[in-house]
Amino acid sequence: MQGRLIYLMGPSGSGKDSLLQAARAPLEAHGCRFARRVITRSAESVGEDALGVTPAEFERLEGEGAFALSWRANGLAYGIPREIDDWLSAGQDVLINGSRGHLEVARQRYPQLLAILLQVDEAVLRQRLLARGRETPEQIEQRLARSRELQAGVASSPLPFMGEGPGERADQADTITLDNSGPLPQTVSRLLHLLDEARQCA
Ligand SMILES: Nc1ncnc2c1ncn2[C@@H]1O[C@H](COP(=O)(O)OP(=O)(O)OP(=O)(O)O)[C@@H](O)[C@H]1O
Ligand SMILES: O=P(O)(O)OC[C@H]1O[C@H](OP(=O)(O)O)[C@H](O)[C@@H]1O
Repeated sequence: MQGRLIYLMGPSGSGKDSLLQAARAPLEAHGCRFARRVITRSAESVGEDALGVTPAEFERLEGEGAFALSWRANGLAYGIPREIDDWLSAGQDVLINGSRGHLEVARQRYPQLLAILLQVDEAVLRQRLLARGRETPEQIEQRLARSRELQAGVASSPLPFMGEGPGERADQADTITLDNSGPLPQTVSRLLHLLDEARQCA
């Protein structure tokens, strides 16, 4: 049986990378795989363990079909390596750090995709982004503006309601909202719980 793609998305600074890191060991213990992204960002920059490439290298890789999914946002290009298709074909579930702006394309390619939207209040987001210090204050404001625009799009999507559990809300078919305004360990246990309920990585 084909594995399922679990597509974690949310505003810059909402904690996608922190959550993926913290949940990695327990989920891998249940057979879940994690994709390492390719990003046109220098390898030294703070954050996830991504492969940093130049824009020219990215274009070449993309042209060669090296990516299962790729998108542009925040002045950068992002790629998810094609090897995730081998993992999915082998029946393994795969977690990726996705983009809200690319969700519909990803859904077309992976109709069974489970989307998880991580959310945090804007004031907390700004604080976390400033404290992380990876972007300039101007870039941070641009990221917050992008989040407001994309949030308006997600909120107006007329898809059916699924149900809710503590700290999570299903806004549309196969999109679950997970709040990360509180302590990270709480969000980790909610993620594990909801994946267990959805019978992913179980
Ligand atoms: N629950 C939390 N409580 C306090 N701080 C948190 C929490 N979750 C994440 N953070 C902090 O917030 C900052 C942003 O988190 P992180 O880099 O994981 O976000 P992200 O969604 O991956 O952002 P981006 O999309 O820009 O890479 C980090 O400095 C991280 O340590
Ligand atoms: O705004 P949207 O489309 O959701 O996401 C755009 C991209 O920005 C963030 O990356 P990072 O902050 O550069 O690590 C996300 O991880 C995503 O890949």
